[in-house]
Amino acid sequence: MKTYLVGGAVRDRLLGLPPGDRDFVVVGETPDSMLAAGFRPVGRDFPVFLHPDTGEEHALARTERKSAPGHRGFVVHADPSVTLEQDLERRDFTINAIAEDADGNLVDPFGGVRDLEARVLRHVGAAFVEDPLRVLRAARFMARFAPLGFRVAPETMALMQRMSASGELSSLVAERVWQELCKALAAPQPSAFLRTLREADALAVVLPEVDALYGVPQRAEYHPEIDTGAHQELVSDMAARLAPGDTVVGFAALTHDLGKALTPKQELPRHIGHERAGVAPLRRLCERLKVPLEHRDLAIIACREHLNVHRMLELRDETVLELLERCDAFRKPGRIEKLVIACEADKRGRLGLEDQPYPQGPELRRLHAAALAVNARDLATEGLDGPRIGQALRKARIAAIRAARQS
Ligand SMILES: Nc1ncnc2c1ncn2[C@@H]1O[C@H](COP(=O)(O)OP(=O)(O)OP(=O)(O)O)[C@@H](O)[C@H]1O
Repeated sequence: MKTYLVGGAVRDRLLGLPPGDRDFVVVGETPDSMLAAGFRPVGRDFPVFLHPDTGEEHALARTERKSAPGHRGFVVHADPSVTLEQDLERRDFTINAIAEDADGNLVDPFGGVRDLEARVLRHVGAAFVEDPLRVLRAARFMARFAPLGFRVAPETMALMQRMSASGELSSLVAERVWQELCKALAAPQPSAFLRTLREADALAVVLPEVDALYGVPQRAEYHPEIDTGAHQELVSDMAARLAPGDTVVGFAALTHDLGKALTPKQELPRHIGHERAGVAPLRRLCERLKVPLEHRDLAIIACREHLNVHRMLELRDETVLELLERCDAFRKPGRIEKLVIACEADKRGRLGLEDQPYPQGPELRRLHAAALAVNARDLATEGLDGPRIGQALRKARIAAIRAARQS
C-alpha cells in the first residue's frame, strides 16, 4: 500500500514544532481494498479510513471540484487513478501540501519547503478561491505562525480580498467559522488572526462586532496612541500568554469591550456604561456562531463584570459577594479563575503595562475561597428554615470575606 504522511504533521515537523495528529493519504486503493486490509471507514461518503492498529486517519487520494452553481459544497472524486500530486494540488497552502513517504522522502511539487524556509503562507493554485473558508484558515495559521516570522504572500492576500469582495464569506456555516476562531484563540498570537482578516476585508463580514472596535478611541489615561481595536488585539495576545490554549478565556478576553463600539460620539472617549452595552452585541455574535455555552457564559460575565474586578480592592464586602453571586461562583467555582485571567489580560494587555502585577486577581481568588468555605449545611443544623438559611448564608459569607480581608 502506497501511504504518505501529509498536511500539518509534515509541516510542523519541518518547522521543529511538537507533532500533532498525523494524517495519511493512500494512493492506488479503493474503498473495498481498504476494508479488505482491515481499515475502518469514517463517515459514509467520505473516503477516509482508520488504521486498524493506530486508529490514524488514512484518506484515499482525491480531487475536489466545487459543485455546479446552485449546489452547496464540493464534489469529491477518489479512485485509484488519482495521483498524489493531484491530491496535493487541491490543498490550501503550499506548506500544507508536502507529503512524506515511509522512508522519510519528501514529495513537494508546489515548493512548500521553500515557503517554509522563507516563512511565507502561499496558496497552492487558482482553485484556492473555491472555498471561502480558506480566508479564515489563512488567518488562523497566521495566529500560529506569525510569531515564527510568517507573512501572507501578496498574491494570496490579493485572492483573499477578491474572495471577501465576492460576498461568499457570508455563506460560511457557523460551525466552520467558530472552529477557525477557536483555533486562532488557542494559538500564541490571536491578534494576527484579526489583522489578517482585516487586511483581507473579511473581519467585517465574519465578526462585525469585533471589527466595529477599530477606529474607536480609548480613554486618554489608558493608551491614547492606540484605538480599542488595537486594545482588543493586545488583550487577546495577553490572554493567550497567560492561559495558553484556553479558548474560553481567550474568547472572553477578545469580546470584553464590544460595548465600546456603541458609545455615543459625545461620550467619547470615556465609554461610560460600555460593560452593559456590550452584552447585546456579544449575545448576537454568540447566537450567530453557535458559540458553546461555556464560552458564551464566561464572555458575558467578563463583559459585564470586568470593571468590578478591576475595582476589586475598593469594593465593599457586600459588593464582592454580589459579584461572586452574579458570576454563579458558588455553583461553578472554576469560573472565577478564568474570569480573573481574562481581566488580568485586559489590564496587562495595554501598552506599557505588560509586566505589571495584577493584585486584584489573587485578592478575588482569596475572597472567593473564603466565601466558598462557608457551608450551608453547618447553618442548617442551627435550626434555621429555608429563607432564613439564605440570609444567614449571605451574612456568613460576607463575614468570611471581611475576615479574609483583615487577615
Ligand atoms: N478547506 C481546505 N482547503 C484545502 N485544503 C484543506 C482544507 N482543509 C484542510 N485542508 C488540507 O488538509 C490538511 C489537514 O487539515 P487540518 O484542518 O487538520 O489542518 P492542519 O494543517 O493539520 O493543521 P492543524 O492540525 O494545526 O489544524 C491541511 O494541512 C490541508 O492540506
